[in-house]
Amino acid sequence: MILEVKDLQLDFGGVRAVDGLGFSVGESEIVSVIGPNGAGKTSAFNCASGFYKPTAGSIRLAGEQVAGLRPSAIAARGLARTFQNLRLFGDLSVLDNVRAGTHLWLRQSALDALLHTPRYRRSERESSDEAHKWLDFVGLRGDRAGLARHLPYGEQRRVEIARALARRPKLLLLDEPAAGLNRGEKTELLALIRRIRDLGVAIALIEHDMSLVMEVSERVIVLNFGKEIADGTPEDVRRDPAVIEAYLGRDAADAEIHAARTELAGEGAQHA
Ligand SMILES: Nc1ncnc2c1ncn2[C@@H]1O[C@H](COP(=O)(O)OP(=O)(O)OP(=O)(O)O)[C@@H](O)[C@H]1O
Repeated sequence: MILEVKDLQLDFGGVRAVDGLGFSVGESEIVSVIGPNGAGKTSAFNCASGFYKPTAGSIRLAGEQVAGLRPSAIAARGLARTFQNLRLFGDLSVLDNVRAGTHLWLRQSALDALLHTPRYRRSERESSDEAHKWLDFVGLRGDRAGLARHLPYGEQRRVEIARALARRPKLLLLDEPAAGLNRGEKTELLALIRRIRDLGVAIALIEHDMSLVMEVSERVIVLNFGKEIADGTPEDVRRDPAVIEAYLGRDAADAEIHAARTELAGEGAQHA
């Protein structure tokens, strides 16, 4: 397992956002984390990536305990993420935004930078080459010298993914990557997620677009009130009464279960 979360708890004053949560993500696996609004999905991601310090629990990244470490320390151990609301440096160029991701592993000393030594110039070139490589990978064809904030929204999202990949992660967390994308862009995103996985990077995504979730995920984890209520293949989860109830409420869940039973009874009668 690349990520193993156990007994995770996060309290905000009186609100228990995450309540004894456990889940795992395997190497090169595509896992979606879904659940109604306020279920604790982003809170769990924020704990895993170090943006929130959990109240209790264990988070192991590639076997190493990372709960409570700073975001940069967790990033250095192989976790990269994107955000629900884009967090690009709007006043930097597209290229420099992605180059920022390479600084996690680029070896540069302050003295080299100050004196512009050949070693510094070499590493700057390496950083640019790597950034171009990831911008190619995410399919960003336009001007890379222009400001990031001048790009259309869908392309800014791709730059954010390119920056995360430039960190050379083992696990990539995507928080609502399809939000605000049009149909064509969603199809491209789906293919991009698969290509990232094919590089050997595990992916966990929070997503509200159910058709994307059902198509791209190998496994779906469902949260409600800070707890895991289901974990299985998209097909299993779609039929799970607890999941239907969490999304639609008890009456609708009863109606669905009743409909399913009637359908099954009908099939039984036909076969009799
Ligand atoms: N900074 C915060 N301060 C106080 N309460 C918070 C904070 N962040 C989240 N919460 C609360 O924690 C709970 C879980 O929120 P969280 O944003 O993790 O849910 P979510 O599943 O990601 O929801 P959504 O799908 O709407 O993004 C909610 O009750 C929310 O109001």
